[in-house]
Amino acid sequence: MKHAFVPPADLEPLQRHPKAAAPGHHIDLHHSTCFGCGDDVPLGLHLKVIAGDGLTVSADMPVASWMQGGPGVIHGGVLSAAFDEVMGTSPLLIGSAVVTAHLEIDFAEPIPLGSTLHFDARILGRQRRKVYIASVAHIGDPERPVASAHSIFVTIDVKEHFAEHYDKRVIL
Ligand SMILES: CCCCCCCCCCCCCCCC(=O)SCCNC(=O)CCNC(=O)[C@H](O)C(C)(C)COP(=O)(O)OP(=O)(O)OC[C@H]1O[C@@H](n2cnc3c(N)ncnc32)[C@H](O)[C@@H]1OP(=O)(O)O
Repeated sequence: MKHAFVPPADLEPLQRHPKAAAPGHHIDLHHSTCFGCGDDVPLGLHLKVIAGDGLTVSADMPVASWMQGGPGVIHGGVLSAAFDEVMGTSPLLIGSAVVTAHLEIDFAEPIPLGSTLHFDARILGRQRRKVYIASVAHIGDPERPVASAHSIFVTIDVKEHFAEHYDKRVIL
């Protein structure tokens, strides 16, 4: 993949949290009306992120017709949202809640409607509150990624971070 993102060389390695979801298990939803993972939203990605070994996660996403951008292919923004969700969920493996600070995507091939995207993501390490994460997606051949992503997520205190907006949350 062609990309310019270079993580810092001095990233602090991270350990899996003792209470993290076991490999092969679904990482719990962060809330049921989230566009990325919520079960209760009629139109959402409904992603189920699965814990892998070490600091890895994975997810599958059928590319539905409502995700169309160019004719017959996925919209780049929908793909970006899926990467955001998969990568943003992974720090729960280290017991941290995060928000996206920086997200960059390389789109390598058009992704047809009707295909199933498989995402793999890996936490690379931490620098202070910044958690660096990389992800790739393929549609059948792991040796042939159709897109990849790099991101910086920043750890937050959930209550403090959402305090100002919590009253405006949507409950279905
Ligand atoms: C209700 C229940 C909820 C439960 C929750 C649990 C979550 C579990 C699952 C989540 C799954 C979600 C998956 C989707 C995730 C989203 O989509 S989150 C939504 C989109 N993102 C946002 O809304 C974030 C908006 N931005 C912000 O709120 C603030 O800018 C931030 C990111 C919190 C940082 O602000 P801050 O706390 O004041 O910290 P600050 O000192 O500015 O930055 C900290 C470090 O990050 C760096 N940094 C900040 N911004 C950037 C940037 N853009 N680029 C590079 N570095 C940056 C700073 O340089 C600094 O680095 P160092 O100085 O340590 O080197």
